[in-house]
Amino acid sequence: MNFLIAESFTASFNRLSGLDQKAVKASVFDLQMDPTGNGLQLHRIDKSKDQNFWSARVNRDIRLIIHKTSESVLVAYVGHHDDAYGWAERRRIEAHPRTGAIQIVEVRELVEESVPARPKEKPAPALFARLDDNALLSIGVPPDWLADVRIASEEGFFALAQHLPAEAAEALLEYATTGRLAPPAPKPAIADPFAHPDALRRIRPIADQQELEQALAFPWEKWGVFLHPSQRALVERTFSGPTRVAGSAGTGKTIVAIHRAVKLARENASARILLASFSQPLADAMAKKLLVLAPETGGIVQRITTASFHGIAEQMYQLEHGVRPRIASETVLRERLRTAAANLKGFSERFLLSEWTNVIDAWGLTSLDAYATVQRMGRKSRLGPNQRASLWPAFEAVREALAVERYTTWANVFTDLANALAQRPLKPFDHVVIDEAQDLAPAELRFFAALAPAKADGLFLSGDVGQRIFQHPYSWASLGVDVRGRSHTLKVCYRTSQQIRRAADRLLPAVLRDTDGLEDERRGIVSVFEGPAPEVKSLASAEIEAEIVRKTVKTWLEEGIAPREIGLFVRTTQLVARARAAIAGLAGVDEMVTVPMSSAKGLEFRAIIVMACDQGVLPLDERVADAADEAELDDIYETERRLLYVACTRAREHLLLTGVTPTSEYLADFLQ
Ligand SMILES: Nc1ncnc2c1ncn2[C@@H]1O[C@H](COP(=O)(O)OP(=O)(O)OP(=O)(O)O)[C@@H](O)[C@H]1O
Repeated sequence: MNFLIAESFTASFNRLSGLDQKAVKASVFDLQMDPTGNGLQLHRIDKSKDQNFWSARVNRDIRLIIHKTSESVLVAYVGHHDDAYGWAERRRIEAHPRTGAIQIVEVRELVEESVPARPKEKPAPALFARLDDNALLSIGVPPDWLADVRIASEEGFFALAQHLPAEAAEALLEYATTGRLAPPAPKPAIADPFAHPDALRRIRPIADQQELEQALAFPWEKWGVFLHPSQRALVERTFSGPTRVAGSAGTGKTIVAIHRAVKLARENASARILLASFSQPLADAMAKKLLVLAPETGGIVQRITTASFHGIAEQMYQLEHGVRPRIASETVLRERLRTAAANLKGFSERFLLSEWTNVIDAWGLTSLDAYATVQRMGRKSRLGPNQRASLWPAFEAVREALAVERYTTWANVFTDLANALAQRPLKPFDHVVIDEAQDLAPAELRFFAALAPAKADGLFLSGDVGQRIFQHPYSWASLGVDVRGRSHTLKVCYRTSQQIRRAADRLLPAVLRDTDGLEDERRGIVSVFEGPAPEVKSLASAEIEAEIVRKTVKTWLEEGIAPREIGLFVRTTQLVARARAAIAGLAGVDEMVTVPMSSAKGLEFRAIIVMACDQGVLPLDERVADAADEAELDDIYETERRLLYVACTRAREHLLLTGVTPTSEYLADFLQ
């Protein structure tokens, strides 16, 4: 007998009080032990057209709705008595006649009140008028909803979409935005309607008590149980070589990386896995999420090391050398460069630092020969052989000065470790999974490539080129990490409302191409929910801006948004004070997060204000002035734009951008 739980159950379970939840858990465990439901006072829901719906008594008030056939027991819903009965009376569970996937379908004739009435005259324009029944059925629209879909206009679509199975709603939304109808999900080899990928995203088989405990322990973390078929495919597949997962903000790249680490650990009881991300806070956040999938006691978590890029390198360096690396700060570098280049004419200090950081140090160049032939990736200002020859002694002198003082750089640390690892047949990890891979420096990529065994599923990288903030572009393939043919893009956005995501997407080109020629198509992304349109306010003074920010936050608080669900982002650390001042004294102000945009990665809020989007702040004047050449200037403009994209896409429901006139040029693109 299959035991399954549905997403509709998890969602309804989340709405109950803690006490009721406890009682429900006990009943669900009883049901799993004895699927006949003895002792749970089962009653058939007679008013439902689907005769397999039964209610089970949890306590005086709460009823569990289960769907029982001779092969399976599905826990479908839980709620207060009338609500639970009403839910079951309005639904049926069946395999879709075309796709074969099991669907929980709302009975069309019983949801008249919430769907816009079918108008007598056809409204214009109908979004899906060109799709015939055949096309609509192929994406999983239930037959009794075909007529509603056919006449849906843009206005009525979201109200309708709530009633449709998610796979159908997403495919329709993608069609509405791109004009393309997604091909249906491939049917599984076994003809089990529950095993269909579209069914698995909302209904999961639960193998044992431990799995049930996990599913009920973190019911609000839906991703722990219900993955999109495209996410699941990336979690479960075996890849013959290095693999990349791309996707715009909020499409679940981190979720896929975490699931994958757990899957690899489960598959092989002795495997050691590294799960690394850009910074320590991001690594910590992944460690917490790991626990949703794998209880610590299960022995899996101990075999998954979560770390930041620098953190894992520092540990390995200590193992190799017995000491921590002494990293030269930017101030030290500037000073050493100034001394070394004292007699060099015609090159600005800014240029020298940039050339050192992005070319000499980043690529670990140790000879003039290497410098003479290196491709200065992302730097268009040409440097002829004579110029390079005249620059080299200064860079060499910096290297020597640093060595004398026992200083090193992160790039050096990663390169040393990569070289040491390359010699070793046995690697410390069996699988390396990297998140935020778009911000890997060349030496870091080289290090992780050397750390991963050169075998199937050795190296898995997830990231979004559109969020590259800290790195110059370069070719991964030139460092031996060739993901061509093994690069996959996620297209369903789970974090950000359709309205906010659409506006944020306007900040970036529709197609991003990386240095290896891999294209990241950013059209056709679909958000799974909608919300209010984001707002942009260009204001006459900082005082007026502060007032608007304060009013907006107050309204959000009054709407019931918790203070910790509100974030304020600004471009620089100095501007944090401007944001804090605007909200000073509001209830719960200490729980609101006010940080520079560069710390936005990995955060997520219901409501966000991106404040002080002034001209001169975005892009930041100091950075623009710091550009060493025209190519670097282009890169600065782009990375500043991406910073704003990252900040905006941390918002789930509400987003407000404010600035003092004249405001940032990016705001015009956002509004377009
Ligand atoms: N299958 C899913 N079901 C429900 N929620 C999901 C699912 N996948 C992802 N999410 C949620 O969507 C949000 C974004 O996920 P995640 O952080 O993995 O995206 P990302 O692509 O890494 O985003 P970014 O590039 O912005 O860092 C998270 O709140 C996550 O819990």
